[in-house]
Amino acid sequence: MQPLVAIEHVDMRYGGPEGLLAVQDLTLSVAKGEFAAVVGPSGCGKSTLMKLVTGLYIPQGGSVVVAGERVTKPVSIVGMAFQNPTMLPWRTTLDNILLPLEVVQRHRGRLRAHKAEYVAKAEALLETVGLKGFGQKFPWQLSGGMQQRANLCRALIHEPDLLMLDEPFGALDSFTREELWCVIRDLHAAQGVTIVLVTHDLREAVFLADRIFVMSSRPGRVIEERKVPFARPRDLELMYEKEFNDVVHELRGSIADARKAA
Ligand SMILES: Nc1ncnc2c1ncn2[C@@H]1O[C@H](COP(=O)(O)OP(=O)(O)OP(=O)(O)O)[C@@H](O)[C@H]1O
Repeated sequence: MQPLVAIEHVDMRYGGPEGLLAVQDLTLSVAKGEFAAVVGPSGCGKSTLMKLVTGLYIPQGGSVVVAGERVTKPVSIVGMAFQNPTMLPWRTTLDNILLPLEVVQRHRGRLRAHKAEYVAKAEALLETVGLKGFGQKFPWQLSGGMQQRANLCRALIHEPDLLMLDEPFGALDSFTREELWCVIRDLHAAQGVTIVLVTHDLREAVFLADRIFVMSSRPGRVIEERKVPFARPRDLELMYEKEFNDVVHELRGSIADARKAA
């Protein structure tokens, strides 16, 4: 089967030919419907990888192919969520969620013609993430965890085939984070969306992902690829089992080695 994301021998340098080499010979692929996680030492190029896949940066070497097409400009089949929800404070939560549809040319006409349908869809998404009835609140009336839930709705409103998550739960307390892991787990199971998650949190990666890519220190490349052996659906209780912690421990060792090798 053709992968949804294929990164092959990618080199990405910032700031011209003599600039900083962020990733080098980066190669990885993600199958359709798969949940992939990317972990690695700080500054190894994880966010760069996200920007390459979404077409925000075009590499100087190698190729990035998403859904069979070489990436040469921002990719519209992708939904993105970053660490900081960046909701517009003067718009209600619902209007923030609808924002991508106003911005992306392809959706704009449809939004105007079928507004009620999209509002219903946004409300259904809010319900899925446990925010039923909060659409008319402004972002500043929501807690950090609630804003991040709304942020996920915004990333999903245009029904992307691919969801790119860059440290989306980093700023949250551990209970809220675990709640949101379950939200993401359920969204992935229900919608069959392909997900790439960049995270510092190894437990998060092992709990959520089918496959984990470990990156080297900068210039980043994949030094280990690990299939997560636990059956789905996964319960939070899994994190208290020895096998789970063994995988986390081994990954931690790989990253420590990568840092030492730097
Ligand atoms: N726009 C840019 N211009 C110049 N250098 C950049 C730019 N973006 C990132 N870098 C550099 O490229 C390297 C990789 O950065 P990137 O943000 O991809 O790493 P990361 O693995 O996501 O880091 P962290 O884990 O700390 O979030 C870093 O050394 C960073 O300073």
